[in-house]
Parts: sequence; structure tokens; C-alpha cells
Amino acid sequence: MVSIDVWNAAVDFPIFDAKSRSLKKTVLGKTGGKIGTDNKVPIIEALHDINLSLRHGQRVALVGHNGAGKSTLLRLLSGIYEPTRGHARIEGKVAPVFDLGVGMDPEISGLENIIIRGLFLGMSRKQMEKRIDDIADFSELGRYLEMPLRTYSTGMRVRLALGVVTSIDPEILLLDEGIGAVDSEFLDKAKGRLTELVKRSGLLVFASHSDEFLAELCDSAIWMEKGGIKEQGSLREVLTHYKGKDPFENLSPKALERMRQNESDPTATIGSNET
Ligand SMILES: Nc1ncnc2c1ncn2[C@@H]1O[C@H](COP(=O)(O)OP(=O)(O)OP(=O)(O)O)[C@@H](O)[C@H]1O
Repeated sequence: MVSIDVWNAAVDFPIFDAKSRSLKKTVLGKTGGKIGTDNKVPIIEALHDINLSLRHGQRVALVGHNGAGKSTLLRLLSGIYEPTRGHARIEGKVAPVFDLGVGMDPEISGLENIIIRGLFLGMSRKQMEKRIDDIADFSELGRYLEMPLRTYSTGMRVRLALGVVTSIDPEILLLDEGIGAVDSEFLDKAKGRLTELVKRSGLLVFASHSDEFLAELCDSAIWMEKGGIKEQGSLREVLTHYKGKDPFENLSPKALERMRQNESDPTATIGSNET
């Protein structure tokens, strides 16, 4: 059974090299987790009081302002971060897709990188070898696949990384938006593959600032603010409260159709556990 359960979890970062010089004018920061100053070493409270229960079939959007804790929560849900306090239990094979470049080696060829990156995402060498032709086709990199990755432009690297990421079969897919460097024609092609990937995955949590993308991929949402969960519920409801107006009024017909399908899906709710 694919599931993620988190109880009363917090993630702190002690900052050992913080500068103590005060700013001339202190303005109340709107972004970021709380900075505790009780100790000698300042502590950034990136997440606090997180309680979550996610199950197979859920497609959860993660929204919130810069520094609200979305990326940190994704790292907690992937097991990369242990909670400083509280507990997290993750059942299922996790594919964390935060930084498309992670797991890539500039000194080896694109082909070898496909295998390495696949292993990093929980696939076996055999499974990746079967997918090489498909990834080569999608990335349109041709003979460059035989060249070391350091010879690629940024966009070429993203093409390769997206090709690999969208070819896997994850049980739990944790996506952080970060696919800006490709041209728009290629991004459209990637969106189709991403949608297919999401359909294949058991459980999705997707942090993004793009309403259109969230409407296409997600059915429910979590709104993060200052390291805590402010609201969770249906995608449209949470986004409307977060933005102060219904963001779906001006969506494309395709995104709206996808959203209507999600709303009629009985699995489109977020479970919550007792604390
Ligand atoms: N490695 C780290 N060391 C110290 N503080 C961190 C670290 N990672 C995150 N933080 C802090 O934790 C808080 C949450 O950051 P996080 O990256 O999770 O926000 P986010 O919601 O993903 O923001 P954005 O939308 O800007 O990507 C911020 O206050 C940030 O300064």
C-alpha cells in the first residue's frame, strides 16, 4: 500500500554562520519560516506542526509564497530530511524530482547519464536500458547522446533530464517545479509526457506556482504558510482562498475540462490523521 503519514513533524535548520549585524531598518519579513533567536545559534523553523495522511491515487498540489516550506515539505515526504521533532512514515518507492540536474555527471555521456539518473530514481539498470530508445527519441539529442554531458547547453540537459524523469514508473512522485529552461514547443511536448507519468504514479505531490499546470495534474491542494499547513482541501477551493479569487475563471478549456474530471473523481480528497 502506497502511503505517507506525518505526525506533528517539524524541520529546523540551525545556522552556524549567521551574521549578527542588524539592518538599519527592520521590516517584518513576509517570506520564510520563523527565525528563532532564543539560542546562541539562530534556528530557522522551516516546518512546524505538520500532520498529513496521503494515500494511493491522490494528486496533491503544494502552494504557498516563497519560503513557505514547500520544498522542505517535499524533502520530508521523500525521506531526504528526517523530522527534527515528530514522525514521518513513507510506504512505497519514492521518485523525488526536485532538481532536474541531480544525479547527472558532466564527465560521462548522455547515454550513461540516462542509466545513472534512472538508478537514482529507483529504477534498475535493465529497466533503464529498455527505455533508452524512447528517451533518445523524446529528447531529440541525436549524436549528442554519445558526448559527455558537459558539452550540452542548459536546455539540452533539461531535455535529457525530463526524458528520463518522464520515463520512470514511480509509486510516489514528488515534483518541484523547475522546468523553465526549455523552449515552449518542447515544454508542450514534455507536459504531455508529464501528464502520462502522473497517471502511472500511485501518489503525486506537486509544488508549483502555475495554476494551469496544477489544474491539469492535481485534484486537491495543501496551502503552506510560514512553515505550517494553513489549509488543505479541493484544489479550486484552496487556490481561491490562497489567491483571494478563483484562479480558474481564465483557464484554458483543456485545463478546465481536466479539472471537472478531477472534481468528479471520488479519490479527490486529502485524508487527515488524528493528532
Ligand atoms: N538548507 C537550508 N538551510 C537553512 N534554511 C533553509 C534551508 N532550506 C530551506 N530553508 C528555509 O526554510 C524555509 C522554507 O524554505 P523552502 O525552500 O521550503 O520554501 P518554498 O516554499 O519551497 O519556497 P520557494 O517557493 O521560494 O521555492 C525558508 O525560511 C528557508 O529560508
